[in-house]
Amino acid sequence: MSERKTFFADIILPLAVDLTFTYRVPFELNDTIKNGVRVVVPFGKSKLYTGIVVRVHEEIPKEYQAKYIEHVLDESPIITGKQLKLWKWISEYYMAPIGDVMNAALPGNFKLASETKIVLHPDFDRNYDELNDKEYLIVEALDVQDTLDLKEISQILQQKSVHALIKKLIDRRIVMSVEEMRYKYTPKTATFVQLNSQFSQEEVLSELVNELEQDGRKKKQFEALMHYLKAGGFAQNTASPVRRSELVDAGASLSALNTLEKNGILESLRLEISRLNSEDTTLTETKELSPEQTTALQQIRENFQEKDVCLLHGVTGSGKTEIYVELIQEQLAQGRQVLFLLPEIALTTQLIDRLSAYFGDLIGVYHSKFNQNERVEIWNSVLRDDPTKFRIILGARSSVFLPFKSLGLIIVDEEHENTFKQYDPSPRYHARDVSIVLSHLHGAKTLLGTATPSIETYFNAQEGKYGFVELSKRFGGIQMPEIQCADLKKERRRKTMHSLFSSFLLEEMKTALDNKEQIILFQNRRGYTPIWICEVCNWSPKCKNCDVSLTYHKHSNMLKCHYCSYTIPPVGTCSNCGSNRLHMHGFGTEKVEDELSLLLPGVTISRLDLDSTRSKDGYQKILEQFGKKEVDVLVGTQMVTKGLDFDNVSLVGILDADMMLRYPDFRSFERSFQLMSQVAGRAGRRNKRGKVIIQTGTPEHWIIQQVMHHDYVTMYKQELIERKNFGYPPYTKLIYLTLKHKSEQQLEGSAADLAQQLKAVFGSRIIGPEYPLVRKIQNSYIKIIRIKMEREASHKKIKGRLQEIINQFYSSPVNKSVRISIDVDPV
Ligand SMILES: Nc1ncnc2c1ncn2[C@@H]1O[C@H](COP(=O)(O)OP(=O)(O)OP(=O)(O)O)[C@@H](O)[C@H]1O
Ligand SMILES: [Zn+2]
Repeated sequence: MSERKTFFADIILPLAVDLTFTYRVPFELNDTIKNGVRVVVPFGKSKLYTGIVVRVHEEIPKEYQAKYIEHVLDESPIITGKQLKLWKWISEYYMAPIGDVMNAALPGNFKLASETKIVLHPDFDRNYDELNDKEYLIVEALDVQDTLDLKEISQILQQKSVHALIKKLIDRRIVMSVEEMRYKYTPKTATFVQLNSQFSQEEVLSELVNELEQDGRKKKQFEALMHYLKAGGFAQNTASPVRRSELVDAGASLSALNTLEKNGILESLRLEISRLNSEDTTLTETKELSPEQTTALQQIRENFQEKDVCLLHGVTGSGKTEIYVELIQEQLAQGRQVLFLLPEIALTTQLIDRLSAYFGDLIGVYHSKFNQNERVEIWNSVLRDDPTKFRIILGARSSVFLPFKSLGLIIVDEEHENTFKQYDPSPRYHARDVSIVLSHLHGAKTLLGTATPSIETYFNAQEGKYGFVELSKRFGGIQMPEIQCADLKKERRRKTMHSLFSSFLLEEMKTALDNKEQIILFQNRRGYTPIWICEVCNWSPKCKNCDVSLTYHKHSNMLKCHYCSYTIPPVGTCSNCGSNRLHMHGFGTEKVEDELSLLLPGVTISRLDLDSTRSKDGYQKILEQFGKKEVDVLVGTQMVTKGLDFDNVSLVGILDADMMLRYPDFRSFERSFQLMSQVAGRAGRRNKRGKVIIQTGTPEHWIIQQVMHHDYVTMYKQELIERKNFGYPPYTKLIYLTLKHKSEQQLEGSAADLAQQLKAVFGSRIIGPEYPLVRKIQNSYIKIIRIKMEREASHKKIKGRLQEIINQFYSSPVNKSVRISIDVDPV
């Protein structure tokens, strides 16, 4: 036997510290310990954590006595060396503790901690025979107590570490973590029909069949029933449920099916179907590209010969998706994996359906609201580089953390969307930018696609850092929508406004409705009216925890805070001057919906915003109904601007352009242009040119003019001048430090202190501290210090110094209770 060596392992723990921790490897684990496996380790007096091994070595830690690793959870690594490199890059670039990065990267089920709460899995069928004694004890306890945390379980079993045991139960779907339950997976269901049990006896059934067959008027019903009996396997003496749509596809008449149901011969029921079941998605052929699309595809390929990143700037409705499809196919043919990043999974079901129709089971949809087991399943397939499944991952930002093995291409669709940036918690990463690094690690390519590029991306393309390809025409020769302004100042003067609607917009809406065409209305604000203001002194009711005015929600007849949900009934008199002349100021989507139903009675209206979609499957149902033309007008917040592709929308109304333009941020013009152009792009996508009406008091505003003329380039050039003059990205890089504290006084002192230390080193690169627009949230005061770094400066060095100064700041006891969050490249 060889000499017994003593090994140590450096481990990342799920803690907000930028350190790895060294533990001693017990001899019996010498052969199983490897980089990238999960281990369970003790921490502090009584805690146990799951961590990831990142280095195995023989160096005895000098400062402390290393504790022993308790367990190794995996036989082979669950994360790869490339992932670890990416984690380190994210940690350094975004100044985030490596433990935070690990937390963001791993699916919940991978991270059992002492506080993790466990419940019985709903799938567990209480087959106690499959349990050993310890497992039985846990299950029994959960039957009585509903939830247990790992500490309680270890008391029940009188055993210190229970991680390995729980992991096995999770894998076998006997228990699950509460975190998983919170995002309970809602299975996809479909309508099935089955034979009423009355007819299950052969004699009864054949009598029925004869009767239908002989009555000439019931021919359709007879056929429909035969279709069912065939598909339901009646010849084999079963009559199992059959999907209704399957029968219709096979030729059964829909109305005959309805009649059979009405007469109690068939009954309908909803059953669960698999989301990724190839049986229910018949794959469709890809479309033949137009000459413009073919050219663009060719140019992208050429760009990729020399460059790793390429921007595809294609106007709305130009058919970018079909180009993506071609590129994906090329990668699949070469046996490589593809990552397709989307800004928001919930709002992009249309795109997911389109891609699923082409690629079926090869697609895996990955996002944080999914069931944890499903996430783990995708994770493991990607890690195995499974050639039959999940070759293409469609995902929101967190899918950049998957353990790709042979990544060939990343497509970032709608690259300008700021939902790609994670704001809270740390790491505050931008998935588009992380993608570029991830591709680089794999020798892969990144395609950024959008109709309205972010200024930074367009700048990089202009500078030649990225390749650049344009699609300037819509697919199928459809013209870009015609955009006009409704001049609110004029209409108000002439008294032709109908509450929130100009006569111009209202007339156009009536015409569209007469033509049986659909309408999308965009108002970038939810709720009924943002504020309730005193006409005399401008006072408005404020949240008691946050420094914001309360928003009126008509549905509940309450004033509510959007930051902390503090709620009070509406007030009748001003508490400042006592007047009772309180009125509503500004308006949200709920109010638009209400006013419209008064102005156009009989029109069906649906609302798409955070409030209306909170319910399960809310957004999906709303979009489905709109797609089926069951709804005439869709009113929404920026949710309606994102990639919707409906063929019958002829009119888009933008209700309040000025509000967006007035927002005090250096990006507000860029963003207004993007939002307006994107929502305008939903009009007239297939058959006929669409129309867009922008309601504004300043039709001459250059941003509005540029939107009207579909003139991205002029907007870009003008913005660039502003950015240069005022030192904003892309000419500088920004870091925002947000300081929070319950005491205003303490915060002011500490912030001033930090700013002073920063200024001593960085001089005029430091701006602030300043209060943000909302200076108090949930009883904490907030101050921001901004750091501007010139493009040419060494950002790495600056970040290093900055971290030192922050550490020094914290070494002073008075500052200990101040929280600082660091946001690199804020959006
Ligand atoms: N080659 C093609 N053959 C047939 N139809 C096509 C083709 N290319 C695109 N289309 C159709 O044109 C419409 C617009 O295409 P698509 O949705 O891909 O545009 P897009 O560039 O992604 O637009 P947006 O940026 O507005 O989302 C879609 O309905 C699509 O099915
Ligand atoms: Zn509040």
